[in-house]
Amino acid sequence: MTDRIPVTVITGYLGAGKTTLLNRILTEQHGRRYAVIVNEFGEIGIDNDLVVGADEEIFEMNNGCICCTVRGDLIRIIEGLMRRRGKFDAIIVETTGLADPAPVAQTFFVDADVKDAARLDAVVTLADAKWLLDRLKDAPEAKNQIAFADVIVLNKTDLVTPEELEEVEARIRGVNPYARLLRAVKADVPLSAVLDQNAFELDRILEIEPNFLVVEEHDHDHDHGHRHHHDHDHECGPECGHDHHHHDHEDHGHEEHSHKEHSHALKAYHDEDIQTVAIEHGGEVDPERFVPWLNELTQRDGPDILRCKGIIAFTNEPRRFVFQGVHMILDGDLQREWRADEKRRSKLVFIGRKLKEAEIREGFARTVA
Ligand SMILES: Nc1nc2c(ncn2[C@@H]2O[C@H](COP(=O)(O)OP(=O)(O)OP(=O)(O)O)[C@@H](O)[C@H]2O)c(=O)[nH]1
Repeated sequence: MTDRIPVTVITGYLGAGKTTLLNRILTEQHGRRYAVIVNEFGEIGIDNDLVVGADEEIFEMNNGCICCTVRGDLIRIIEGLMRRRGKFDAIIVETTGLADPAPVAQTFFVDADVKDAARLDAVVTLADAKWLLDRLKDAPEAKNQIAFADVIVLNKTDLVTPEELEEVEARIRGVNPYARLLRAVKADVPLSAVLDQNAFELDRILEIEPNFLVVEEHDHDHDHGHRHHHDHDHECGPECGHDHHHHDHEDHGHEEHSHKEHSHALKAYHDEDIQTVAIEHGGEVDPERFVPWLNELTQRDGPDILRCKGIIAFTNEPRRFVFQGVHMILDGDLQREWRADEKRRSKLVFIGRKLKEAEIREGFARTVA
């Protein structure tokens, strides 16, 4: 399974910086060969000078990237790419700014041949620091794009004040507490923080403390933003099981810094339309019950489940079961073994609209071994 080609879906509202990011990927010397699929809507900013044989549907960039424009059917394009397997290591798809990214992401799992060959690596959402707050109010697509994301690039931070930046980050967290959040100017994120995310982002599930959304004090603004002044450590005693050191500084220059570091008075919001259900369980899970439950849940409530993902500890299984889904399309497999220094804990996250939280929790509880 691991040799399936990773697919990165780049999404984001009109003008957020998708093409800017794509241009960086296409021009940077990164030693990887990407097949890039862009749709022809809106302004495609790929500089024609960079393109060899630009009138072809599939063309090659000077850093080895293969580029195609979706003029026809996405499946047909992907099938064309699959015939060129071996010529590239990964696929990047840029979606149009107005589109719901789900159908694009799903395309990679519905067609049997494509599914065998490709896996969704991450949904990367570009967000415009200046305009996102407005779009969250008036554009459901913009909110969906945030909710879907595994990685959010908060771009155009040069156009806002530090206070505005904190506000927009808090709003993003209200919609999607689990995505990796990177600040950027002209999409200047390290590509390693955006591409080839699979293992990394899944390992990171639940690492961001959902507790920072705990509501302490209401202010009654029109969209019920809840804000509070939060000292990140004050709720937890010495018995606390939380890991307070999630800062992942590794190689990520623009990594979102800890709440402590860049904010002493962190605002927290619960978004009204989008909910997150996060479940963590310390014991074993019975695969015979878990897999059918997850399938049924996503088949039935798929339209409302924008995104789900999880790492599961199955009984008598040394490997971690890792799954993710977009609406009713699910993808899961047994991956690496649990390490000796690692607790066998199952973690699941569902992000969506009108989620039936109690039912999801009860359903999961019945799969516990
Ligand atoms: N000030 C500022 N401008 C930026 C930044 N990033 C991109 N831009 C500009 O914003 C405009 C839109 O950027 P694009 O990359 O084309 O955005 P897009 O998401 O591809 O836009 P659509 O294709 O219309 O959906 C361009 O003029 C960019 O040069 C940034 O960080 N700061």
